[in-house]
Amino acid sequence: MISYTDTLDPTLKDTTQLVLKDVFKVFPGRQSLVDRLLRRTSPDYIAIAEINLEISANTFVSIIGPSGCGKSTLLNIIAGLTPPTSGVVMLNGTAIHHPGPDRGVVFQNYSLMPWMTVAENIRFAIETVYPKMSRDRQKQIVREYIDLVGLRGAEQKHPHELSGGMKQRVGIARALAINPQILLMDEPFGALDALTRGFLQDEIARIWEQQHKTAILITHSIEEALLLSDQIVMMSRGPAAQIVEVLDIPFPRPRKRESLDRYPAYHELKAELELHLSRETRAVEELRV
Ligand SMILES: Nc1ncnc2c1ncn2[C@@H]1O[C@H](COP(=O)(O)OP(=O)(O)OP(=O)(O)O)[C@@H](O)[C@H]1O
Repeated sequence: MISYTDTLDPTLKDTTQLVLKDVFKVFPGRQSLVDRLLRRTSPDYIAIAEINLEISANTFVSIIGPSGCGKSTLLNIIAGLTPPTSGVVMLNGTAIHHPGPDRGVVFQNYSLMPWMTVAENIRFAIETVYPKMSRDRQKQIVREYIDLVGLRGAEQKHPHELSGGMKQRVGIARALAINPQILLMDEPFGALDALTRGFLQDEIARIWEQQHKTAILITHSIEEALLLSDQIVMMSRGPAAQIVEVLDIPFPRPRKRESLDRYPAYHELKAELELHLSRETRAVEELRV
């Protein structure tokens, strides 16, 4: 285990909010009783290696990389859901060891409580984080975030009565309603059809314009990353996936998907990302055959 201190590097910029320093994640090989009895061993798997990244406050960062390279692993480490094997993640100078209300997470599979209504799902999150908050204030926040994500009228519906897009609106409202410093989104639109995905991308762009929270988005979509991000983190294939490059996305905001491709840089960045993804994915496929 690499040791680390719980103090920040003095060379960091004032605006740096999140720091990942020499982060590794190794998943241990199988160690079940049956495996041991049969003397079967499987080697440890180094998912991500030597990840170093600094994210400034109020920036929108997307992480892109070939399937299985370790994007979710990285996001789970930032969320505090998975511990790194070594290295450190620091938020505002404090090491992250557990999940916390300073990070709101949006999952691809929504993770809503099926027996609760839309309003109850959101209120439950607020109540958990702020147990001393008055009921009236909690209800007021629920209303605010239901309005923010365009779910007015659906407050009393249960998740099974909602479309995928509506469920993800609840997921976004729930993550934002606890007023986190960072919004973490793991392929939030991955399960949605193309049209709904486009609507929700526009919603995220609109909400981000209003709230300007630091956001980290995992996506397989180059267009989505270019539409939403200030920076795109490009990861290499695993095992031992690393950050290859961080691209700055210079387009002015607010952005409109219809007009982004009028910028010459859009095509250059898109081509660079496409080349990276196809090269890494081809290498993964070649290893499989
Ligand atoms: N709990 C675990 N135990 C063992 N291996 C794991 C575990 N979780 C993830 N892995 C492996 O670590 C690697 C990275 O997985 P991860 O889900 O982070 O990748 P990803 O880039 O998010 O994938 P995708 O793009 O397909 O969603 C994969 O090879 C995966 O099989």
